[in-house]
Amino acid sequence: MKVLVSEAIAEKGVETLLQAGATVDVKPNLTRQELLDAIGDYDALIVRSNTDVNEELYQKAIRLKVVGRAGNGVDNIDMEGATKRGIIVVNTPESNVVSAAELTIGLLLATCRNIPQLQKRLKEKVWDRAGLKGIELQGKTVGIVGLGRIGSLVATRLKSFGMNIIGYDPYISDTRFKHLGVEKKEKLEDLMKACDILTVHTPKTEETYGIIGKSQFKAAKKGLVVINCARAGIVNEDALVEALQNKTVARVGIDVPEGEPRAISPLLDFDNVVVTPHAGADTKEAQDNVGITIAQEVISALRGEMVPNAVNLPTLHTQDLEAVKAYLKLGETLGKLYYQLEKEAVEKVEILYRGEVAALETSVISLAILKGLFEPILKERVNYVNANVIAKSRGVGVTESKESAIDNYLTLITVKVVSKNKEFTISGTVFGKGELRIVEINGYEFDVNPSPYMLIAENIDKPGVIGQMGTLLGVGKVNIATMQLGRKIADQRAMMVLTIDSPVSKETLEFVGGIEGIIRAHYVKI
Ligand SMILES: NC(=O)c1ccc[n+]([C@@H]2O[C@H](COP(=O)([O-])OP(=O)(O)OC[C@H]3O[C@@H](n4cnc5c(N)ncnc54)[C@H](O)[C@@H]3O)[C@@H](O)[C@H]2O)c1
Ligand SMILES: O=C(O)CC[C@@H](O)C(=O)O
Repeated sequence: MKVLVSEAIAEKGVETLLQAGATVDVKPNLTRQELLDAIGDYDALIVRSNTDVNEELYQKAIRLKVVGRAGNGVDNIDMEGATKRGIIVVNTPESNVVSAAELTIGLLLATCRNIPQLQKRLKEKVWDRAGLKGIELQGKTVGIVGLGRIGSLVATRLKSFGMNIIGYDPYISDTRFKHLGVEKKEKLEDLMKACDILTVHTPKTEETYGIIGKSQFKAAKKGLVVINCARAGIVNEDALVEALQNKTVARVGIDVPEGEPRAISPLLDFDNVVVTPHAGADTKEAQDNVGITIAQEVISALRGEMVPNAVNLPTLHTQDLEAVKAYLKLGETLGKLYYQLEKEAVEKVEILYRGEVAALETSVISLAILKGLFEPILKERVNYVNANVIAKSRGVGVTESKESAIDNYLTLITVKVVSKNKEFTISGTVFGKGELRIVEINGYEFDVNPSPYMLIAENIDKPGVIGQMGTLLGVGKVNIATMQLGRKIADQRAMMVLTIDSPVSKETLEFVGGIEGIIRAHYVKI
């Protein structure tokens, strides 16, 4: 596991990577060209907000499996390019939110009380407060755009200042607004008209880029205070400069000027603008949190495990991940059997979740099934990230259904693989502390604990077949660990599933296949 850390992360994060056995190169001062020249050697890249992870980089990154964003915003990462290549993008969305919220409050106080300007005079040995009168927060109305993790932390903190809090976030429920004690504004314009202070906390998306621009400032009260501790461009910088010039905006606190990491913003020329160089997450606590979390996630992803904060995968919280872990293994096992038993191209995969599993986040289990399905036949890397993309590109339709009630089992997954001429079914369950069982293949019933090597054979249900199978495997020096027989008595057919201690040679498989009464025999690897 070779990991390149292209922007500084906490030492604790690097230690976590090393302890897990990774080779780590921390190279925060590479030029873009040096990064492009080096990236081909690495399995994982850890970045913060200043490395553009884009097509140009992916084309050189022939070994890259994971991009770790040590932080929250992933606007510097081309997600589509990563997903189609099966590169997992992980971030640490929770690890620095308190620090970002606290800097928001810091910038607000700094700009409302002119703290940096007053300090500057004093450090120049001038005792003079003239022209730098501040404003109080108490009684003022703050408008929060984006009431997610950081926006809501800001709201609860500003309440203690005695402020009136209003918010605009069309994607947050009324109940959540109520719970936070924030008055909901249905229209951004209404929020702009009502607030004395505006603070933005949305991600940077096509929809939010420039969401605060000329027309929003036109609607605003004169003397507005503007804080942006989210991303450059959410508040359009040209419009902000104009609003500062025409005095619509009286004070600005900004952590994310356009053009970072270069210190060339026109905002720097205004005395009533307080600026920090994207320092929202720069606290000891946040960086330790971020560093350790990203290191753990990158390692898990490199080991092929499901990761809670994978950005290009369904969202899974740590406790949900624990609940689905055994099912991921089961799903992958069920998926892996199809192409080892059948040769017909898949047209459709129908997945049925019944019983306890139906209540879980099954979309990730479906990904595990597809991963297992395609892995044995494809040279390209198949993982949770690109399994769906691969299914689509091969014209394989995937459906998922759920039933809460079930007979005989507490929990059951059935995968039906439909090809042009046949339907193949396989079912499995999980019991106890993650014990997996295959309980059905094509209507034959079993209770098989899957093992790395198996032999699966369909035969005429008549005396002597099993005996010969045992003898020939013995001759081939293959030790049988367990054997199960599923029968269709009316059809005089049976299916044997043997778990064995070692691989089966081609020759032995041929002998076994030649036993009178054996219809087909397959060596299967899990
Ligand atoms: N300055 C820093 O160092 C720093 C640190 C951490 C995060 N951030 C940035 O802070 C921002 C917020 O982070 P978060 O963790 O709270 O994100 P979040 O995803 O928890 O919350 C974002 C909120 O914005 C809302 N939203 C999305 N589109 C919207 C729109 N068009 N109008 C109104 N609301 C909209 C979403 O519904 C969501 O509630 C992000 O841009 C993130 O990158 C900055
Ligand atoms: O310090 C950083 O890496 C950026 C922090 C922040 O903007 C984030 O998105 O997490």
